[in-house]
Amino acid sequence: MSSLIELNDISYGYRAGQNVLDRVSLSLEANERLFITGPNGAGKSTLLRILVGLIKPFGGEIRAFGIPRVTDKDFHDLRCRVGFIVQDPDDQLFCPTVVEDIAFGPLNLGASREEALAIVDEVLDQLHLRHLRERITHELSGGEKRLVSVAAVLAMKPDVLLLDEPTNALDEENLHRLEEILLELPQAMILVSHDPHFRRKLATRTLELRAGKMSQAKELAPKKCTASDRARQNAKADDHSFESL
Ligand SMILES: Nc1ncnc2c1ncn2[C@@H]1O[C@H](COP(=O)(O)OP(=O)(O)OP(=O)(O)O)[C@@H](O)[C@H]1O
Repeated sequence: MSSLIELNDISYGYRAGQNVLDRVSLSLEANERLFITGPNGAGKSTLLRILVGLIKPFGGEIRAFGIPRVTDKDFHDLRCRVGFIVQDPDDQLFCPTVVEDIAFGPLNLGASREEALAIVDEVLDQLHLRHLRERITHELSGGEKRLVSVAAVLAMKPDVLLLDEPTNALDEENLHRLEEILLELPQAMILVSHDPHFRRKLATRTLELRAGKMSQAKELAPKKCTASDRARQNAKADDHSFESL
């Protein structure tokens, strides 16, 4: 079976002659929580934005769920299955209230109003966030916005998650809650994080992006997948209908 996500020889730079990414490759398998680490400005967020089609690379190939992604439609389809939790929640939350923000994705994917509201309540319960349901989004604290942005992405029931610095602004209790939630989720995920404690707790594999090149990170031994991790992933994989696999 092919990888869920494959990036092959991706190159990109914002300024002529200065490539941030120089023929970077990676793959994400069905049972992985793959961490990408590396210094500030190394290009980690840029790589995630390229993966979902928000930036067009100079060269290289992107495949997702067995299909090469080239056209705008390819990336639109990809974004229906890959949930992207961006670094700044203010870039993700744009509705007046929390309930509207979380319902937006399911409604956009064709759910009825009743179905969307049922999904909202399901994810709010999953994240223990019911108390925020009717709050005005822009009045939330940074940590609350972060958790609501996670809820908004989970509401779209993605097959793969991308999380860019998801622990930013979280206090210890909410950090612990997020760790527990992510450990329970069946989805494969790519996480960008500078937090070594968070990485050690969740990572099944860690890559380092530095000076435009991707390599296996040395500082962490890969976390073994537990039997329950594998059982969840197998159950999830059975549910998928990867069109071309
Ligand atoms: N829109 C943009 N226009 C010009 N340069 C940009 C733009 N976005 C990012 N850059 C530059 O590209 C480089 C890579 O940025 P990126 O945000 O991908 O790095 P990062 O590894 O995610 O950093 P951090 O760990 O600080 O979040 C940086 O030097 C940044 O200044």
